[in-house]
Amino acid sequence: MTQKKYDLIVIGSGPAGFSAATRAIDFKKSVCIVEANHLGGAGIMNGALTSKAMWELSKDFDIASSVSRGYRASGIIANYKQVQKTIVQAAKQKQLQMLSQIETFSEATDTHGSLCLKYGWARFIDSHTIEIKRKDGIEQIKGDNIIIATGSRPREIPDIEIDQERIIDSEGIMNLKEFPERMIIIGSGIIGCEYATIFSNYKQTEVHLLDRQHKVIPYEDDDVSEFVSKSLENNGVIIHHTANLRTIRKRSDCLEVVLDYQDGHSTVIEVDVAVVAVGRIPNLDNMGLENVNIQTTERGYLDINDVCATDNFQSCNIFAAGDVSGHAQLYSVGELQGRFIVEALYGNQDYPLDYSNMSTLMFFKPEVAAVGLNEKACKSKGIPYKVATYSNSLINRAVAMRAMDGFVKIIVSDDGENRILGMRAAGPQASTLITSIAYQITQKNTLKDIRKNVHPHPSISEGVQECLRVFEGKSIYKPQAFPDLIKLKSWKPEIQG
Ligand SMILES: Cc1cc2nc3c(=O)[nH]c(=O)nc-3n(C[C@H](O)[C@H](O)[C@H](O)COP(=O)(O)OP(=O)(O)OC[C@H]3O[C@@H](n4cnc5c(N)ncnc54)[C@H](O)[C@@H]3O)c2cc1C
Ligand SMILES: NC(=O)c1ccc[n+]([C@@H]2O[C@H](COP(=O)([O-])OP(=O)(O)OC[C@H]3O[C@@H](n4cnc5c(N)ncnc54)[C@H](O)[C@@H]3O)[C@@H](O)[C@H]2O)c1
Repeated sequence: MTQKKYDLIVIGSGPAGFSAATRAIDFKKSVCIVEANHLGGAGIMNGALTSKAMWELSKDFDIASSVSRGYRASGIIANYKQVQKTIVQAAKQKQLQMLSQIETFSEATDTHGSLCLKYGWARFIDSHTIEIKRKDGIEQIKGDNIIIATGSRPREIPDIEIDQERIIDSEGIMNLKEFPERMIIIGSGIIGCEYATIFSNYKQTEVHLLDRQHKVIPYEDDDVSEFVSKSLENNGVIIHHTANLRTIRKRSDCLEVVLDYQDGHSTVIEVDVAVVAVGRIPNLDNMGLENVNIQTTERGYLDINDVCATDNFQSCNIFAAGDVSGHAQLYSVGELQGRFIVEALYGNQDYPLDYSNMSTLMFFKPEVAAVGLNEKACKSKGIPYKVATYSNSLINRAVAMRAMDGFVKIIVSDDGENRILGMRAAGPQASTLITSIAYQITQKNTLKDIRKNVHPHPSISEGVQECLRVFEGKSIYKPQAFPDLIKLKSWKPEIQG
């Protein structure tokens, strides 16, 4: 069997794999991407792009059907098939852009390297050989370096069979034939809360959300969780706090869901569709990792070091990026790692990988964004901090938009330096706002460094400016006058003694 040889083989065409592959052509390398399923991975299909397309469409529908904005649209209906068609168009458009780039670089030239895409299941034969299995046969290719960017898939709940028709996970959303009349979402993390927002925005579905911990998005601070819970409930979502799923019984005309609550009582509800969203697990099965002696961590992720290598950088040729790496499962983290590996291999990588400024955007109603440390993280690390919260109700642009639900919450160190440690923002444009503070975190800036920044008026970003001014007692509106809308507090670890 002849084996074509590449400088770099990338397994998986999601954000991690594709970004690594495209960065490698900048270094004139020959790259082969192997993809088992959808081009673009969960970054495009059944994931980030499709869910965001659906969120945007549902938001438009929600606004169009609202009655508080000086107009009233009549006869407005949403058709699931049409919504799906638009989402598929969005995904296809991105895939065609990816393919166009791959085709453009199919031949190497003097100025750049080459890209080749092979469909099939990749498996290690040895540390330089990959077997690609397809329905029509098997091929082997060789690579000097190999990046594992195989992503993740939905975690299952024991004894609950996902049929992708009535009991689905995020991969089954596109299989639905119509808006279900009743739906339960199991798991109140980001995916659960995003789909609860989307389906409640369309107002065609009675949405139940199972929250086993009394806290949606449980890794965030209590005030953020409570804000999201309240927003979901205001949008019509029925949240079952402290409920555990006992079983789902399939009846001919419905699903019977049995919920056990922490206080000992149980409830049975009827729904048409159940969506399981209880986290994601890495895609590492049947990849021949045993043939290259690669270890996984206790949680099942690849054991990589601070340059994403599976062993000592000098002697290692196998790297990992994206959801398989055990870091935050975010599009931008995959891209950061994929590009970093390639720059470390072929360029002059002179800065370490830094995850501290990675923002998470949560597509709820309103949107929520997070970057850096929150109060919980500061407390667990024993970092003294001050935290200021400033409500969007006081921001003219939000008032003008008639969209005052939301806030800016900033954390700075309480060590005399006032270093910017993190921000949480909720409200319109929160996803755009967050990058300004992410930048301050990257620069390790303090309140003093950013005091001179002036934010334009009228902008939602004035909330950031005012929130920062609260720390120094300089905000235009004062906490004394608006104690519910402007807050400042501090925390220090207790001194043991
Ligand atoms: C519903 C949903 C919404 C999301 N929304 C957001 C969001 O708004 N923002 C955000 O930052 N993140 C979001 N994410 C997370 C984001 O999609 C992932 O973090 C990101 O896609 C991970 O990229 P990756 O390249 O590591 O893996 P993936 O995107 O999962 O791609 C991995 C690819 O590898 C392929 N593969 C697996 N095994 C093999 C093999 N053996 N051989 C060949 N190919 C293989 C897979 O088919 C897949 O195409 C969302 C995820 C989901 C599920
Ligand atoms: N906008 C975004 O950035 C975005 C959007 C979607 C997904 N993602 C990524 O995808 C990943 C996966 O999302 P996710 O929401 O599936 O996971 P998650 O880890 O965010 O949330 C999982 C939730 O399920 C709950 N849970 C776990 N087991 C359960 C059980 N047996 N019964 C009931 N509840 C249970 C957990 O308590 C948690 O609340 C996230 O980590 C996130 O990084 C990001």
